[in-house]
Amino acid sequence: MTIILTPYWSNGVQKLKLSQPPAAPKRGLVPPQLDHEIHVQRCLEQLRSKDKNLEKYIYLSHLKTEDPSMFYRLCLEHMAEITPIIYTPTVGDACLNFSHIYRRPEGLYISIQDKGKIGSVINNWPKIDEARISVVTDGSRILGLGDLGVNGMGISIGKLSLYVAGAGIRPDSTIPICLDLGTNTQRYLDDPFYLGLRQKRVGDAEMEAFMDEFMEEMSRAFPKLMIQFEDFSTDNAFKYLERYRHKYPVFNDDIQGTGAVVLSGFLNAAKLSSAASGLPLTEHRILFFGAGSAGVGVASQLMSFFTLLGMTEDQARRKIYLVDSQGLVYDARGHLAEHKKYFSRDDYRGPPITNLLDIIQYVKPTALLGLSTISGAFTVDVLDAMAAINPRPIIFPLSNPVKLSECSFSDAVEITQGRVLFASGSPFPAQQFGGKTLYPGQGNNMYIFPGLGLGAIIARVSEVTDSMVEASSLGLANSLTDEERSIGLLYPRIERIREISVFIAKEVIRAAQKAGVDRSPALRTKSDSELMRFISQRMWNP
Ligand SMILES: NC(=O)c1ccc[n+]([C@@H]2O[C@H](COP(=O)([O-])OP(=O)(O)OC[C@H]3O[C@@H](n4cnc5c(N)ncnc54)[C@H](O)[C@@H]3O)[C@@H](O)[C@H]2O)c1
Ligand SMILES: O=C(O)C[C@H](O)C(=O)O
Ligand SMILES: [Mg+2]
Repeated sequence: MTIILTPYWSNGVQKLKLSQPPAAPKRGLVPPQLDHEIHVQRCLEQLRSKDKNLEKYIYLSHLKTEDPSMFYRLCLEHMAEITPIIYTPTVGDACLNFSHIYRRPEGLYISIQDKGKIGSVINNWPKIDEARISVVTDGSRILGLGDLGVNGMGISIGKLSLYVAGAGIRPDSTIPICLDLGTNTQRYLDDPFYLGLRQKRVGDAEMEAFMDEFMEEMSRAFPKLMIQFEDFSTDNAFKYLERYRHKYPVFNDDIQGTGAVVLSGFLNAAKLSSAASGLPLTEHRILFFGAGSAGVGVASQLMSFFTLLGMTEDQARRKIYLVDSQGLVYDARGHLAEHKKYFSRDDYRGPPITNLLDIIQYVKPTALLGLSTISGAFTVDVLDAMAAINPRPIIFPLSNPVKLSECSFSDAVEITQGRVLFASGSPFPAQQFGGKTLYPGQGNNMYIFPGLGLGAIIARVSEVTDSMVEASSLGLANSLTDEERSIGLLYPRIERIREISVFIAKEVIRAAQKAGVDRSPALRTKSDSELMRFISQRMWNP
C-alpha cells in the first residue's frame, strides 16, 4: 500500500500522503497473496456486487479514503461505469441523503458563524501550500434538486474527483468547500441527522459581506488557488461571478462550463443538422426551455459564437429564444429578472405564450435545449413537432439528475424515427434503431471543467476570461476522432477524457496568453506539441 493515512480523528481532516514512493509493506502486515492486479478485480467485484447505486457510491467513497490510488485507477480504467456513480446522476441521491450516509469528514465547511474569523478556519486546512483548485458551493441549487444546504458538499467532492480522474490534478491539491449560510428546506431543518446550521438562509447583505471576507481570505491563504463556483441559486450565481471574476481566478461552472460544453455539442450537431436541411449555421434558431443560470449561460456562449461567424451582436442575439416558468420571455410581458433581459424578445408583443408546443409553432426552432429541471417536459407532442419542422432536430434535455431530464433518449429516438441529434445532462444508454446503434451525447460540463481548470492552474492565470472559456469549448468540439464522428457522436468518448483535457488545457493556456492573464512566462516560448507534453507530464497518475 502506497498511502499513509493519519486517522481522521487526529485533526478533524484526514491527511493523505500520495506523493511518497511506495514503501514495501512489512512482512506479515498484508496477506501473503495480495497481488495488485487481482486486487483491482477484487475491488471491481465488490463494487458490482452492490445492487443499489447509492450503495456503490458509499463503497467508492470509502475506497477513496482508504486507498485513493485504487479509487482513481478504477475511475480511469472504467470511466463510463464509475462516472455515473461518483457524479451525475447518483451524486444527486448522495447529496439528498448526505447527512444520513455521512461517515467521515472530507472537505472544508465554513459557516456564517465563522464570519469575522474565516481566515483562521481556512488555515486549519492541512495542505495549505499544495492547494490549487477548489470547488465551492453554498448548496442552494444542487443539480435540479433545490436547496440542499450543507448536503451540497457532495457536489464539490464529486466535481473534484473528476478533476483528479479527468485532468490528473493531484488529489491533495483539491479542496471541496461547502459554505453553510443556512437552508430554506424545512425537511432538513427538521431532520435530526442534518449536518448543517439549523437556520434559514441569511439575507443578501449578510451573504455579500460573508462572501467578500471568504474570497479575500482564500486568496490570502492560497495564492495559487483557482476557484470554481458550483450550484449557487440563479441570482447569486450571476452576482458573485461578476463581483469576483476580474479580481480572482474564478469561474462559474453552471454558467460558463455549461455554456462551453453545450456550444461544443451544438456545433457538432448543427453541422449534421445543416447537412440534412441545407440550412446554413447562421439560420439556426435556438429555443431554451429554462432561463436560469445554465440556460442564460449557454445562450450567451452560443450568441458570442454567432458573432464569430460575422453576425452583429444584435443579429446573434436574435437567434435565441428563452422560455421560463411563465412562457416565452419578451419585453412587453412586464418585469423580468435582470439575467433574462438581454435575450428578451422585442419582436413579440403578446399575448403570453405559455404552452411549449405553441412556442415551438411560433419560433420554429432548429434546436430545443432543456435547462428547466422539469422532468418529461419534452412530451411526445413536443418531440413530434420538432421532428415535423426539422429533418434532423437538435434536442438536448440537459437537466440533471436523470430523473429531471426533459425527455429520455429512447423516446427521442423513437418519436423522431432515429433522426434526433441528442445530448443530455445525465447519461442514457445507447439505442438500436433501423438496424443501427445510436449513441446519446452527454452534454455535461464534466467535459470542460477538468481541462479548463488544468490549463488555468498550469498557466497560473490571474483571471478566467471569456476567451479562455470559448477556447475550451472549441477545443472540445475539435477533439473528436474520425471514428467518433463516423458513428455520429457529438462528444468524444468519456474514456478519452485525459487526452481531451490536455488538448483543452493547451487551448486555454494559449487564450490566457493572448489575453495577457497568464503568469507562467516560460510557457509562452513552447511550441504547441512541447506545451502538450509539458501538460501531460504535470498530470498525476494513480
Ligand atoms: N448539463 C449540464 O452540464 C448542466 C449544467 C448546469 C445545470 N444543469 C441543469 O440545468 C437545470 C437548471 O439549472 P439552473 O442553474 O439554470 O437552474 P435555475 O433554477 O437557475 O433555472 C431554472 C430555469 O427553469 C425555468 N423553469 C422552471 N419551471 C419551468 C417550467 N415549468 N417551464 C419552463 N421553464 C421553467 C425557471 O424559470 C428558470 O428559468 C438543473 O437541472 C441543472 O442540473 C445542467
Ligand atoms: O453537476 C452536473 O452534473 C452538471 C451541472 O453542474 C449541474 O448543476 O447539473
Ligand atoms: Mg452544477
